[in-house]
Order: sequence, then structure tokens, then C-alpha cells
Amino acid sequence: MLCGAADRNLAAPAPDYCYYDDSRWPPQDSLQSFENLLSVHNKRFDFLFIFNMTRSPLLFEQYADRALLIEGVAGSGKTTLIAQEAQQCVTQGRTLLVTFSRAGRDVLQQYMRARDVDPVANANLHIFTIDGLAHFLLRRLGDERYVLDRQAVVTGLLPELVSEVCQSLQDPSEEDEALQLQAPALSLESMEKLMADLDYYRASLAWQAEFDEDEQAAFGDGLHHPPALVRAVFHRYDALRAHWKPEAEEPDETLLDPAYKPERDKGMYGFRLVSEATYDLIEALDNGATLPPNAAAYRYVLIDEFHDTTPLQLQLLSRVAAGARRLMAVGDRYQTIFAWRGANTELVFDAFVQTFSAKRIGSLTSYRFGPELATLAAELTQRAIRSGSPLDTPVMHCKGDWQDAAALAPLARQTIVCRHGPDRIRAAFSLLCDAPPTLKLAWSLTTTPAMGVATFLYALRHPQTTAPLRTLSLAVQQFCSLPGCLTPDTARELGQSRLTPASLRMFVENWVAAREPVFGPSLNRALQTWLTGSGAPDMAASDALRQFAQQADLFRNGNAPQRLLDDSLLYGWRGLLAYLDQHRWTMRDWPAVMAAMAARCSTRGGVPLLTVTEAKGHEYDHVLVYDTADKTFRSQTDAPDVERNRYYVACTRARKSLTLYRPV
Ligand SMILES: Nc1ncnc2c1ncn2[C@@H]1O[C@H](COP(=O)(O)OP(=O)(O)OP(=O)(O)O)[C@@H](O)[C@H]1O
Repeated sequence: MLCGAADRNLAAPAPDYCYYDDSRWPPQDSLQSFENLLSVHNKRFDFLFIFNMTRSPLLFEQYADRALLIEGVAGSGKTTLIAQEAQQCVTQGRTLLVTFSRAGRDVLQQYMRARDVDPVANANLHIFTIDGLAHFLLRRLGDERYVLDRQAVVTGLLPELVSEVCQSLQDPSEEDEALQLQAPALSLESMEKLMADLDYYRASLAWQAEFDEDEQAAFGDGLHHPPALVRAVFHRYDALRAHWKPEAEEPDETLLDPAYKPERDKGMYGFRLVSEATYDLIEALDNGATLPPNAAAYRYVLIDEFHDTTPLQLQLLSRVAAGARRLMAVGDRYQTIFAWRGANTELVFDAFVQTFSAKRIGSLTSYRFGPELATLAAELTQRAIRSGSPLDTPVMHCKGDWQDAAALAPLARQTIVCRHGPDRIRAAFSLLCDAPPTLKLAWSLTTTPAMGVATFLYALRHPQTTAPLRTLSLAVQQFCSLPGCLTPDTARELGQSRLTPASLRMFVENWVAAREPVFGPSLNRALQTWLTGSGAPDMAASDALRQFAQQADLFRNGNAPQRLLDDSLLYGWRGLLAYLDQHRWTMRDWPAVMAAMAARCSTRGGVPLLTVTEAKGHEYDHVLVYDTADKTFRSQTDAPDVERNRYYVACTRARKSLTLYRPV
């Protein structure tokens, strides 16, 4: 069915699916608005076409081109389209469906199941994340490196490696004054940023560059640390990855990525993060390995979330898809929110078009939501997004009152989408304190960092408690991540013993008196005071914790926390104190506090609280976006377009109503 895409007052019922094909469209009189409609970053789509998917043949049948690149706005049916095409493809040959994120992979699996295609049982269907696919293929090639947990590498391996690199750079034989000046602090914050730099250096293909200018062009201004340092650490880190051996015969469980268990119990060496699997596979292929025959024999390759794909991942997909008969990639550049931040998605889109001579197709119609939300989405992304849904989807702004936030839909039926983890903690405490007490949250607050610190302190103060403290070992890890804890191995030492409140107290008593400092001076002093239990026993728990935080100087950077972890702790701490202030609990009552909180937060039932990353790819009837104040989604911690994309993704998850909530 052909119709006027540029004419927003369509009298005819909306088509089920809209694509634009300028080989047949537009009529001359609407050329001006047609141009507006299609200008995305001044890039025109190759063609303009509208058809009704329910009546048309599948896109692969519609177009003879080997490859199609479909760029559609949120809710335009990209995943639906991929699932529909795949349903047909699996009847004809081996089909690979790949996504960038695990959340995206799970959504694809759901969509296939809804079409009665079982992703596990159907031998013709493989659904993977790109890194997961690389990991799978490496294992098939006999590569048995351990897959380690990212945080364990950042805290356990990286600082020592960076020191070594910096020392060798100070070696007179390798003297390079510029580099010597750039030795970074070994703080957690700096190591996290360095790890992000290594990812970025890898994903952008900067490591391939022969000349400095090419390297610079690849990573642009995406690095936190000086390029020379990142380059040196990158090569040393990769050498370590190839030869690393666990200290014991089997590595400590806490080092391993729980999603990728080792193949064998012992005798393996080398490690990677799963996000490094694509790089390792390409390296293996460049060194002469060949893809397992099955992996090279996919007849159909369909890529979802293409906007998040990195140049490195596209290289791998190009090899895997080299023999594929048909390819399809779908994405929306305004949904780029992952690590490949700040990079130009257009480069990857263009590379796909060039490599596979792909035909570009665009869609500006969303079937998820009605016109009011379509207008908001259009404003956010400066595109002429229209609604193809019969729903209204009203959008409401709401300030600081959870009662008001229930105007469009009862709170219990809403899904709350937050910018990131720390904001979710804020939202959860705010709901606990100010929403009706009958409201339950489908998310557990009891395992958040502030709760961990308080649990740790309770155990120290009440070592004889008989109350079961199921989260004690997590609490120890959380406490030991405080900036004032100087020895990163502290938590591990504790983890190796059977921990009880009494044994914890014994350890901490020794540490605060130790000659070699385990804690910074203020934290040490605060712990000494805490252990002596000074202060009235009936002092309110909120006051006792407030005093401890002050003495320990826990939030000296409170106004400008640098790490996400700090934000989580800070927001959680503030929320916890506000919650405790509402009751008359003392520290002795801590198990009762935990129980009361657990009773309101259950993973079974209640209001879902999600981060944008978790909500991506999904849709919900009633969405509440928390918090829409200027300093949150519009903050400048990430590139402004990444923040804008996050906000766009959060808002466009709604089908029936959207509430934009701003706390006072
Ligand atoms: N042709 C169509 N006609 C009517 N409804 C459709 C059509 N295609 C998809 N939908 C519906 O629109 C909604 C959004 O589809 P889908 O999740 O596939 O969009 P998407 O483009 O992948 O979204 P996002 O990029 O935001 O994750 C779903 O409820 C789906 O059932």
C-alpha cells in the first residue's frame, strides 16, 4: 500500500508498517516535507517506500539486494521485523541472530518463542550477543582461557600492571620523559577509567593504526588517559592476558565471570573479559585459525541493535557473514547508549553499506505509542516521528509527589525507568519513604552498598547477635570498597574464612590497631570509636550512622562523586538515613530494619525499577521516567548526545502512558 509518508494528516488508516522508497516516492508537491522527513544528520536514505507488512511479502522477498540496513525509530518494529524474517529464514537454512547486549538477546529470544520458534531446540537458529558468539567460537577453536569478572581485573590485576608499565617507562634505557609524567594514580576511579580506555582503544581499532594520526583519528577524544599510556598498558595487558595463570591451581571463584564457567577444572591459563572475545577471535583468525565450518556457513545473518556495534565487532560479523546469502541489520542511531559512546555510529552504518552493498531503508513511524509521545520523541531527536498506533499515550510531567504520579495509571501498574543504578537507588528509597506503604517494589534494596556498610557496622557493634545476616559477606566486600580502605586484599582475606559477626569484629579490631595501615586515618578513627560503642545505646540508628559517616569522612567528595559506586553509596546512604529518620529504630534493631525493607522489596511482584540499559529493547504499558530534572539525564558526565539518547530510550518504552517524574 502506497501512501503519503510526508503527509501527517493521513485520512486512510495508518499502514501496519512504513518504509520509504524514493524510487516510487514522493509526488513532487510534497518534496519539501519529504526532504525534512528524511534528513537525519543530513543523510538521505536511498529510497522511500511504504508498505503494509501484514499484507506484503517479507523484506527479503521484497528486495533482491543481498543486504539491507534498516534504520527505524523506537517502536518502529525493528525487532519484530527481524523475528518475522528469521521465522521464515530458519525454514530455509542456518540463521544467525546477533545483538550487542544481553538484554537485546533476551528480547530476541522472547520474540522468537512468541512465533513458536524455540531458540534452543531449533537447530537452524543461533541467537547470540556478538561477544558471546566470539566466545563460543573461540571455545570451538580450542581456546580455553578463563573468562574473568571485569571488576576483579580492575581491582586485582590492573594496578600492579600499571605500576610495572610505569616503572619500565622510567627505566633509563627506555626513557621517555613525556610518559614518565603521565603515570596515573592507582585509585579505583583511575583504574576504572583506564579499563574503559582499553575497551575504547580496542573497539575503535586504534591498535591497528600504523601512524599516530590514524590512531588519533580512531579514538578521537574518547580516552580519559593520555594515548601513550593507554597504548603501553594495552600491549602489556594483552601480553598478561595471554599467559596469566591463577595463583592456586584453580582460580578464586570471585575472579570468574559467573556467566562463563571454565571448560575444565584445572590446567587452563590465560584470561579475557567476555568483551575482549571479539578481539581475541579476530587475532586468532589473523594468525591462521579458521572459523569452524558451521560458523562460516550461516545462510542468513540478522543483526539487531546495530547502532551499538563497534568497528571491531563489525569486522568479526563481516567475516562470519562472508558467505551468507542474505543479511539484515536494524538500528536507530539515537539509541546508542553503550560503551561505544561518543563514537560516530554513522561510520559503522556506512561501513556495513559499503562492505555488503546494502540497501538503506528508513522508518519514522512508531507502532508502540500514540501521537503525544511521538511528538516528544520527535522533539528529542529532531526527526519527524509519527505514530502508527491506535493508542493515545498521554505524557504527563509530575513534580515531587508520588500521589500525583498515579494520575495516568496506578503506581502499582507502572514501570519505573531510571537513568542508571544510583538513580534507581534514589527512586527506591523515595518510594519507600513517600509512596503509600502498600506499594511493593520489585527490586531488592537490601543488597545495595549503603545497606552493606550499615550491616557491616551492625555486625561489629553486635558480634553476639543470633539474627541471621545473610548478606554479611557481601556487606564486607561493600565496606572494603570504601575509598578509606587502603588494602584491596582485605575483603579477600575475610572471604576465605567462615565469617560471623564475632570473627569479623576480631579481624577489624586487629586491623585498626595494626602498624601497617589497613584503613585511612579518619576511617580508622571512626572504626575505633564504633568498636568501643560510645554513645547512648538507645541513640537513633540514623544518628549513629550519621556520626560514623562524619567521623570517617565517608563523603568528603559528596558534592561531586566521581565513581558510579560512590554515587550508589551516597544516594543509598541519604535514602537510608531518611528512611530510618521516619522510624524509631536503634542500631540494635538493624535485623528488623532489614526485614521491614525486604517485606516491601521483593523480586516477585511489585513495581519494576529498571535502568535504561535494562529497559532497552522492551516495552511496557505505563512508564514513569525517574528523574527528569536538568541535572540527571541532561548531566554532562557522558557526552550530551549519549544522555539525550538515554532519555529518548527511557521515554519510548511506554505504550499507553508516560509520566515524567521530577523529585523536589
Ligand atoms: N507492522 C506493525 N504493525 C503494527 N504493530 C507493529 C508492527 N511492527 C511492530 N509492531 C508492534 O510495535 C511494537 C514495537 O515493536 P518492536 O519492539 O519490534 O520495535 P523496535 O523498533 O525494535 O523498538 P525499539 O528499537 O524501541 O526497541 C511492538 O508491540 C510490536 O508488536
